[in-house]
Amino acid sequence: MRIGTSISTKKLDDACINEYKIPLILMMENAVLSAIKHLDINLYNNYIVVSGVGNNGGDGLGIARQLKARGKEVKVFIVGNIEKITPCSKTNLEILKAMNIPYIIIDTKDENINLLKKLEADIKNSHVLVDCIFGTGLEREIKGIFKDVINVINENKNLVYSIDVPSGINATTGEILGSCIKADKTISFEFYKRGFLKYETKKYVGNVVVEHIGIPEDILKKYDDNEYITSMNFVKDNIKDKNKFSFKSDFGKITIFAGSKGFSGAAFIASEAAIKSGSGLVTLVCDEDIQDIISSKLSEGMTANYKEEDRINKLIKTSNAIGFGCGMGDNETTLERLQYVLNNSDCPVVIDADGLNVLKNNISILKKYKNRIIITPHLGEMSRLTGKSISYIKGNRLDVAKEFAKENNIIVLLKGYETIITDGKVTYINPTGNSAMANGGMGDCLLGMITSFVSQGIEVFEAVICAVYIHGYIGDILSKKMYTVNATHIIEKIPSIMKKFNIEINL
Ligand SMILES: NC(=O)C1=CN([C@@H]2O[C@H](COP(=O)(O)OP(=O)(O)OC[C@H]3O[C@@H](n4cnc5c(N)ncnc54)[C@H](OP(=O)(O)O)[C@@H]3O)[C@@H](O)[C@H]2O)[C@H](O)CC1
Ligand SMILES: [K+]
Repeated sequence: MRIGTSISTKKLDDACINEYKIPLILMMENAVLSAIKHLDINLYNNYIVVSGVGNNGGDGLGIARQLKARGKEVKVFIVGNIEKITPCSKTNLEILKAMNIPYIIIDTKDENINLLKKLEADIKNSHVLVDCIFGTGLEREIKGIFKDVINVINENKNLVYSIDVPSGINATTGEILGSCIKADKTISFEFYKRGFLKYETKKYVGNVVVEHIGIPEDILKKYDDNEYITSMNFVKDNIKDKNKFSFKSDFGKITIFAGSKGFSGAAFIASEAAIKSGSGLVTLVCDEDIQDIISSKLSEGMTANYKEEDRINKLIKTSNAIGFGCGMGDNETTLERLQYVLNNSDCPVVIDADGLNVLKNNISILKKYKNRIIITPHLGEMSRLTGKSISYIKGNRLDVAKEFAKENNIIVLLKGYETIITDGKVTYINPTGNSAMANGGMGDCLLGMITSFVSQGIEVFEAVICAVYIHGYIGDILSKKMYTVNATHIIEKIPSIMKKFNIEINL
């Protein structure tokens, strides 16, 4: 699923009109019919549509007509300076008039207390309010009557469905412009809006559905921002096809550097996750004093300790992928080990936890190994790496991750609600995963899965995207029946869920 901004929406509109001669009113009607599908007309009878005077408002007027045509009770409020109504909205308004659908104009010029009271009363007697005040055209602070209307809706709401965006959000940045509708559902057109990715907008957008409105695919491709939400089909396609042509001898040999005294669990989890994800040969390199404990648990994996220099050297040189960092300690030795691994290997290296901590004052290391490094920071680690505050990163996750990836020629996986995976040019947002998974060991499990997927002959970027998706997908399934989902629960399920994804692992 594509992610887009107000700018992309405008570009698409212009291209449809100018290059394909598709009139805007036609796209508006497509938008209207797409929205109708999600208004739960089988469940409810009384609707209120609150429109602005832009094209988002025009969508609303069309929706009111289509609801009426389906036998629903509909009341329409139009808020704004009616003299400024856009041509397509005007066309829809003329049809409403002809169909005798009641509408009330809450004009910016008038004294509107009574009309606000009327709106409040009508909301109380309705089932669903359809919010079409502002869409992608909103970029400045909301004041006056618009703010009053939004407050009346939020204070008296039963069910609110927002069209394209909840009125009050800047679709591009996610900024709340003074006041904003709190939607139960947002029916968005063509793109998942970039602004919805901001944490602060979650309480306004409700459930988001994205609907196509008939924009030709080549126009979509031409103005693509290269930002997507990962879909299940993406995962199925990428994993299945690549593995058909892989050979047992070629793929799946990995080395994981993890663990230290008191942190043997991290090493075990990362290695076990890699084994269960299908790597043919997994060797864990760890401190000697925890090697025996882990060996006894890791029945399908091998272990080595740092004294076995020749063996480690050989492992690094012959691995298809290396995972590095979980539970190793934030110290000089870890930094030296990371540099040794990077200097002596030529495969992808996935770096997490202490591997990232030791990089914070040594960022220049990343640039030396073009297109070979994948980092998997959470917000705190990203803050230490970039020197930017957590709150800044939270508000600008996509841009921070993209810039850092581009600058250092690496893949960045920024963890969190809707994890971001980017190589700086193309970006995927992961839709799976949930708060039941927020506990120790989950990151180690993800490192093991990513390292394993990367080792199996899938393109590196795609492998990371698929691993993150499946990791969260398993968590989503388990969380339906479990209050807390731990890494060991995820690991147990990896083989059966991968089977479900039709993955052919020829190892
Ligand atoms: N390709 C598509 O996806 C299509 C989407 N459609 C729908 O169209 C809207 C975008 O419509 P647009 O007319 O560009 O913009 P809006 O309707 O969102 O808003 C413009 C009106 O709002 C006024 N405005 C803006 N900011 C404020 C504010 N802070 N306070 C008060 N009024 C404001 C603006 O007034 P101006 O004074 O700035 O002119 C306009 O009156 C998109 O979201 C979809 O819903 C089409 O249906 C089809 C194609
Ligand atoms: K809206």
